[in-house]
Amino acid sequence: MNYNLNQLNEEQEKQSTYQALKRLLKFISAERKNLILALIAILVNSGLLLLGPLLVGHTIDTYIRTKQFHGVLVFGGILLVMYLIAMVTGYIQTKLMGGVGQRMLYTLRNAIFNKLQELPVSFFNQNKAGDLISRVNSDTDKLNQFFSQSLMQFIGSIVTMIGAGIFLLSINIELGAAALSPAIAIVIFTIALSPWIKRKNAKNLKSVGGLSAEVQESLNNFKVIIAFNRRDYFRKRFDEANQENYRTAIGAGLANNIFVPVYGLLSSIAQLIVLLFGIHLISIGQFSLGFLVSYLSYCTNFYNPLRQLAALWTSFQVAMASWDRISKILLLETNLQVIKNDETITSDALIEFKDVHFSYDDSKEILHHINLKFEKGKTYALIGPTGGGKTTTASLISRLYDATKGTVLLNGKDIRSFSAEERTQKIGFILQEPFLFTGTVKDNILYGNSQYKDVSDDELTKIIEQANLNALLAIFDEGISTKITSGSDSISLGQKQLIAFMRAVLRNPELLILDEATANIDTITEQLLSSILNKLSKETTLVIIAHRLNTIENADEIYFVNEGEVQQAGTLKDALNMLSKGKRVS
Ligand SMILES: Nc1ncnc2c1ncn2[C@@H]1O[C@H](COP(=O)(O)OP(=O)(O)OP(=O)(O)O)[C@@H](O)[C@H]1O
Repeated sequence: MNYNLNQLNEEQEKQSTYQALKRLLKFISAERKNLILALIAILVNSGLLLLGPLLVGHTIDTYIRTKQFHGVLVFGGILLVMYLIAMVTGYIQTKLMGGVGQRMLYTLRNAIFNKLQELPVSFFNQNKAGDLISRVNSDTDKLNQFFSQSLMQFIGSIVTMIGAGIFLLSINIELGAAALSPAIAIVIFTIALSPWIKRKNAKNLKSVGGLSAEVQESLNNFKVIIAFNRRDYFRKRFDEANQENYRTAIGAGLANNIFVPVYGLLSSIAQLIVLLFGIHLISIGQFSLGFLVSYLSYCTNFYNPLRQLAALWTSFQVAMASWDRISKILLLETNLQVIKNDETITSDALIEFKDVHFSYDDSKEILHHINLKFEKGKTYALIGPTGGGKTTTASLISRLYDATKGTVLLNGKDIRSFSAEERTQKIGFILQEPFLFTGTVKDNILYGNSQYKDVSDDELTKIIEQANLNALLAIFDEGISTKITSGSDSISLGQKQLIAFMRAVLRNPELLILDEATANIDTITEQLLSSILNKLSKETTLVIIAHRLNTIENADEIYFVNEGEVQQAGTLKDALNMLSKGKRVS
């Protein structure tokens, strides 16, 4: 399945837009109360600000021209109260919408993170971590900014504009029409340019993701960079990504700001039209000075929000581009669904492959026609040349991927019919590169272990003793309290493998897969591990992937995995023979 977020197919793109809209509506409906209150506040605010110019015009014509200063004071007082109320309503809407924006940020980040937890390994193979981080952190914040700062300004500007437009047309329709005529040009200009602006912003956000991916990759590989003195290589790659970001940011900035001067110019033209046409109307006795002052104010009230709208429209376009990137993650579904299957195929094996084929992508089949059986309580070894398909076979056993064709059975049932909890309880997998979390050895040993989730340090020490793991724990200076720092560089690779080993053994799985799990461990400790494995329950099935053949001496059966085919190798001597030839014997 295609999980590449930057190259979704047409159907996925269409679905993403639809899902995005649905999700946005769901979110908006959850915030209905706050949005309505904020809307009332903004309506009151805009209404009061719109009434101002009319009162000023009235005061000029009625009181100033007739020199009734008492009336001027009264109307001055009324205007002051109106502006104070407008300030309070402005504050209320800012506060309410700030909350809405933050809740949106919180909800979306959780939703994306939860989705990332659900998605299969293929998704992470096809996307760069840096780009995903940028979607979780930066794109969600762009939406927060839009909701907390821009949305109500957006609505407020529209209300003020419409109100000012109505006042302009109702006082004098000819003058009103003349004042509003430049706005038509603005509307056409905005509609024509919007798709281009959205594209420019989407490009810019993509390049931010690319930049973040570069940083992440070079930080992850900093040791290799220093060891090979390849700083120039990463510097060049970063510089290219940075340049791309710079270019797209300039492009987006230009697109985002193109409205401001055009709107400014048209607003000035409108003022000029009103002034000239208004003076003409006054000179022929069809208009009053007070109304001309009101008109100039309404012109400002109409064109200023319009200019603001230009900036807000940009913020809207950025938010939409961000929303698009976020919803592309949210729409994805794992292809590793649990299927309903009560049918038990008679199989005495714990794991059985029935004519299994597998490919990571459509381009190349990695495993072909695999038939094998792993029985309860036996030890199996998978050997073979590098890239032969051992890890891939093990990944199918633990359902990191599904077979492209054929079936993998666990306890005689399709492995796809087991829930993730059931499956991980039954199957333990010690990966080639164990991953540890920041915390203590205890945190890492108990990771994902529901049985011993809340045990105390003393209890855990006893459990470790009972599982014969105490000799391994002794390798760590402070036992289970030894600290593991971020990136787990504070301990050696062999020590990491020991922790992964203890983690897997304590889960007491029915099947334990060790993928090169002792490759970095000294011979004495390796013998210790081997004796621990021997003491595991007689029911436990072991699958050992190893390049060092001494680690598989005690295997009941050896399989030779090469060029995507799995063959029984017979004795250790036969296996050695096959390995030295590097291909299958037929
Ligand atoms: N995530 C992946 N995406 C695409 N191809 C992959 C992926 N992982 C492995 N492959 C390919 O699948 C083939 C088998 O790889 P696999 O890791 O199973 O081999 P292996 O026998 O375990 O090798 P090694 O002994 O080096 O661990 C290789 O050709 C490899 O390039």
